[in-house]
Amino acid sequence: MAALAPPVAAVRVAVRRALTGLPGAGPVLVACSGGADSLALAAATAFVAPRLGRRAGLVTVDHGLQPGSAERAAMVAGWAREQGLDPVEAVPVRVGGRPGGPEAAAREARYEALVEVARRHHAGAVLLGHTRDDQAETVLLALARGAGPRGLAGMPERRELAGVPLLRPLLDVAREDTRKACAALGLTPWDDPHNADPAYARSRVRADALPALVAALGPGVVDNLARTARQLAADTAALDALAAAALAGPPVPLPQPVDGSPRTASVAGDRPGAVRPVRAAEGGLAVEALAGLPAAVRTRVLHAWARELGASPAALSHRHVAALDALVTDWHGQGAVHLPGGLPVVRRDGRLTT
Ligand SMILES: Nc1ncnc2c1ncn2[C@@H]1O[C@H](COP(=O)(O)OP(=O)(O)OP(=O)(O)O)[C@@H](O)[C@H]1O
Repeated sequence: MAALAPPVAAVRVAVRRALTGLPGAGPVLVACSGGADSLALAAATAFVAPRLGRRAGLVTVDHGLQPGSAERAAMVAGWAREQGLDPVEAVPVRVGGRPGGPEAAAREARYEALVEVARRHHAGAVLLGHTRDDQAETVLLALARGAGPRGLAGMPERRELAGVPLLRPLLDVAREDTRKACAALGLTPWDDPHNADPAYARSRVRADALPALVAALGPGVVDNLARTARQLAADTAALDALAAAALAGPPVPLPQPVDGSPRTASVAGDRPGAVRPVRAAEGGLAVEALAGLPAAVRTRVLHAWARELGASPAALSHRHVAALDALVTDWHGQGAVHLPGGLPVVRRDGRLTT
């Protein structure tokens, strides 16, 4: 028997890791464009899932943006059925008439379709083919636009969209290995011309910026960027959990001056590692409790609270959060902070409130 090519093994190991212990009994669905990454992912899933007692299927979305896209989607679906994947769906979507650029519109339409198919089949997860190189590109783009730790944490290995778990099993696998895996398996991937189109910042990072960094700093750069993302994802999750705990705590009474010194607004902040609750009994957030939090936790509390008030996450920028923070830490009687959507937040009687 011929030895298993190492890239094929690497992709299978990554898929096995992602599927082991996955809750639920429904099938896993590979989101497959026909490109090398998601084709290698689909082949590996077709092999691994049944051995773990899981059904595996495939969804390919036809954005209808290029001539021949329907035929390509049909080919991907036909190949998937030959691999024993089931269910298999080729889903045409309408990209036009959505807000934002064509790339964002296509992505939105694609995720809508993936979620719809996954829900209809009670799927345990949708698997996406992003690789370590995609992650490194994401981190570099985030760094360049000053995105902060959340952006530098890159794409998560797992997230939920409308109740559907989205998994990225290949974030530790090099793109080169997905190509090699396809070659070793005799698969011919489709090359999306958009990926090489210099009109897109990601394409320029892929073609120019990342290779220049590798040339200047060595081949470890891609792996290092992806590792930085993992570390920041862990830190960010811990800080988010502290912020959530502060918001989940019992409402606190506002402080009354005792002997001229304000007493603490906290009722549960004295255990090591515990965060002080920040909700004011009168509504809104208690300024003094907020001021007692480390800045990294406080800004997350303010971000989460602003979202709770209805600010859209896409429109909520670090400037809004900094302005809310200034109501706490740099108070000089300034006026309302207007959140996206126009909602004003003011500081009044020791509280941030609407
Ligand atoms: N036409 C498609 N049909 C099904 N799945 C797709 C399609 N295009 C992309 N995908 C899935 O999305 C993954 C990432 O693809 P790509 O990098 O082109 O998308 P992206 O727009 O960067 O995605 P994201 O919004 O998740 O960053 C692919 O590996 C595949 O799993």
